Amino acid sequence: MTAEFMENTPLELPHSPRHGELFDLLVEGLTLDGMGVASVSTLVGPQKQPLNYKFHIRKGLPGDRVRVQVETRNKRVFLAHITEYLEPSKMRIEPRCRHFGRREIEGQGCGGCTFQSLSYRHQLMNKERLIKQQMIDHKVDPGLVYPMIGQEDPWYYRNKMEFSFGTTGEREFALGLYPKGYRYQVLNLKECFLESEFTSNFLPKIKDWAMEMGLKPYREGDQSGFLRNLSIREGKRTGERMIELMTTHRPQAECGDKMVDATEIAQRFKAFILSEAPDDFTSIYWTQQYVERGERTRFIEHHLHGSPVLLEKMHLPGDQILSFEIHPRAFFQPNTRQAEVLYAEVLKHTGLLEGGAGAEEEEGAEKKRILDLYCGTGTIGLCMAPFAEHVVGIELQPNAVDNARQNAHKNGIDNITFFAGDVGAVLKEDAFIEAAGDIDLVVVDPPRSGLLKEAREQLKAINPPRIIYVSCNPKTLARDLADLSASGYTIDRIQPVDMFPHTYHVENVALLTRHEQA
Ligand SMILES: C[S@@+](CC[C@H](N)C(=O)[O-])C[C@H]1O[C@@H](n2cnc3c(N)ncnc32)[C@H](O)[C@@H]1O
Repeated sequence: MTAEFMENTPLELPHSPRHGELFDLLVEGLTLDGMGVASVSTLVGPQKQPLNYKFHIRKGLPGDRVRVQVETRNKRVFLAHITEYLEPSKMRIEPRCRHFGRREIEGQGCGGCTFQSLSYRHQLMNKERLIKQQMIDHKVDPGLVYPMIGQEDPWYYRNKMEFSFGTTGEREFALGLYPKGYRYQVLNLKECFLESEFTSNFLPKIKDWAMEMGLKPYREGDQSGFLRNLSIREGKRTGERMIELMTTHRPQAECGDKMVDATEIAQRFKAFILSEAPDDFTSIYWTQQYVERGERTRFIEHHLHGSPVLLEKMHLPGDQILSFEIHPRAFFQPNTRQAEVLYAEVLKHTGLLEGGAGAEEEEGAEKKRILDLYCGTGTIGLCMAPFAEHVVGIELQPNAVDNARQNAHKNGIDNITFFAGDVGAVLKEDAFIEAAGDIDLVVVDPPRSGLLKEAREQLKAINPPRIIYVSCNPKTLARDLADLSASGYTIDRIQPVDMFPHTYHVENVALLTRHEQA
């Protein structure tokens, strides 16, 4: 039996585990947010009271035998970190990036990719296990979970990265990412394998420019400093690139020993980008952030150079190539190549394309009327519209809806209508009911919280023959699938797609069909 399938041996303890105490444990699995888990049955105190404890172990991988130190306790769950590897897991590999590792070591502990020490094959295997466990916990058959579709080349996959200006633990100027769980220190990135070699090499140049200018990172504590974030977006299918410098809203900022107008600093930023990388950016922005306690953050964008939007394309089944104009604030799936795979999976299950699941039994069927709920900038609905009679999208963010309408126009798609508002509320509106007509298929892609009660009830009232549920959270997916299967739906399959290699995040596409009524 391999170590990862063995269990911890029961322990006799004089008292329940306390802060700072050391334990030798076997990591048996992972939590949904990527921490190692060890479950231990214990006999505690002179009465030998039987108690089961769980340890959540930072950076622990299934199969690791480790010495851990307890940090904190929440009921019977203890958070602990590894002090010694007694026998590392067979799944462990050397991480590619120098910033992986323990945050106590300078230059390590990046919160970007927590699974880099797991081989990619084992990442997929463990994510699949996590999904199956959620299904078991919610009494959904885990046999419905198909093998995860991994990414062909799981490096340099992101089309957007947002970096923070700040200071390191040694109070040095830094531009990079926060270590996991930290908001007040920034890890200075010298390399990053998530977006591109270009971004990885360009980031230190921006940091040097800011330091030479004598600019200061914004500090939450005394609200001093000017620089907040730097975002770089790349069109993976178009080669376009957008850079956005985000600062406070102050009209002037400290530049060394002088105060300089913010607009002047923005012009110098543009001049620097154009001299350092004259052909690499198709769009340059400076954005001021207004952050007030208790209020939604406001962004004032100043377009400095090139195109006001980033153009990205998606290659989809049915020989479709769709174009998307992405404004700095617009949401777009962060992994273009895997989003194509995810959307192809959705399309396959719609039965709209020849050879898709359900296509055979519906040969010669009328074109379908479809709902795209939580539609964001309309990408899923736009992929389906060319094969459907009509699509209606609903999305909470009015900006995203504006973008969705522009995207429809840009792609010459006129059989799609978008409504701005809360899904639960819009589904009851007369204007929506009239536009939607009889619905054949509903696609939902909610945020991590899943379908809220009202949306679930409205969905059941519509009672569509088929539902496709796209989810970024297996826990709420399992909850909602259990609820829908108790309300007349059969779960046909759950297809995991790895959208975020080297992180614990997982995406699933579930297909549900309404039972035939007797
Ligand atoms: C996971 S994203 C899906 C985006 C889109 N389907 C895509 O693939 O690009 C979830 C979307 O739901 C929207 N949203 C969140 N709560 C909502 C609600 N109550 N009603 C409507 N939309 C909501 C968010 O603004 C976000 O755009």
